Amino acid sequence: MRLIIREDPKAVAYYTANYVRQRINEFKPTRKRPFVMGLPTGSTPVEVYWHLVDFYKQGILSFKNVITFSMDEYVGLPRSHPESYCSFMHRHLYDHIDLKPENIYMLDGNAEDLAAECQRYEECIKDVGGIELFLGGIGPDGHIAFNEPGSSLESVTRVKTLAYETVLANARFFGGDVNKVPKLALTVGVGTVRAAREVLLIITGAHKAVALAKCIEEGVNHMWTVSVVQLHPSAMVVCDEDATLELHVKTVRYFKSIEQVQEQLIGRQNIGLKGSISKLSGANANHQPDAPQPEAGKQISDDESSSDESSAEDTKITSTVAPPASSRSDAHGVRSNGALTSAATAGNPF
Ligand SMILES: N[C@@H]1[C@@H](O)[C@H](O)[C@@H](COP(=O)(O)O)O[C@@H]1O
Repeated sequence: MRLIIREDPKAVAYYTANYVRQRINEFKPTRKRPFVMGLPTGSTPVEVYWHLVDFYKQGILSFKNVITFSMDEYVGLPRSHPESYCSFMHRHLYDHIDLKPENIYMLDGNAEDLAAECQRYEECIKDVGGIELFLGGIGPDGHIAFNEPGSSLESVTRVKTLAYETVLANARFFGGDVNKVPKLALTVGVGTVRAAREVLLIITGAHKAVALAKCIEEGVNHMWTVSVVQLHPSAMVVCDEDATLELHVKTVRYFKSIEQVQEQLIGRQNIGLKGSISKLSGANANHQPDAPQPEAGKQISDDESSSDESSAEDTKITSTVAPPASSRSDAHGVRSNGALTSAATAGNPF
């Protein structure tokens, strides 16, 4: 498992968004070989989504051949309700990018037969070849998606009763009224997340420090379902300093040292590329060191007339001037002033 520690939630969001961008672009998705993602809700990923939207608007990321699966959905909440996870995903991401409607998969919390709906979802995931990258957040009780403490680590998509702690935590989205929070949800299982080829979790805030410590330093345990990432061959947690408060100092130092060693290695490899990299970053007003360097400045233009089989050929390097991100805030209280603050160093993964 990799643990990437950044100063604050903004830097975590920026790192994560750049990582996602890099993964999608390196995958070179096509219609027949799409990039399949699992995506979370919650306040933590909101700023990641804003960055992804900005990347799309800058022309350096396309979702044309991306398929998405939402992690979960409340039962009984109308899809049009502002706090349904369907509304959330449209508001923060789907309505602003070139993702095709037929490539958006969501659980229907109003389905007549909820068990059949969950089974359908698992089959849809299999039909598209499984999930390439599962992006996730966690609750303060260490739940991943809505896999509350005690969930089977082999579980697949199903109906779950929300833990009282989760109802309390999510009441902030329902005017602080716990009675308005649905008590049931449909959620992908712990096993569904494990089956993804890569898992990336974002964990921020002191209120999640105990969960992060359980996840990193203690054993795999169904009471902290996030700990299952220990069993995953390709898992990464991106957290902020506050979330590390319950970790041992030596744990934090060790994971930071991994990044430092890697930066030194990359630094050496990049010596020959330095001229072209600085040229690219100079042309991109929003360029930040956390961005995957070789891609900076590329603008992807979508050429529908060319073969869908080779998005590498579809990709044209054109203008490189990036418009500044606009200033935004939302109901979840997350604010972006457009200056894409990032961590001080590049974080190309091992
Ligand atoms: N079902 C979602 C989870 O998928 C999410 O990880 C969690 C964290 O929310 P936040 O990021 O707001 O802390 O919220 C809900 O419980």
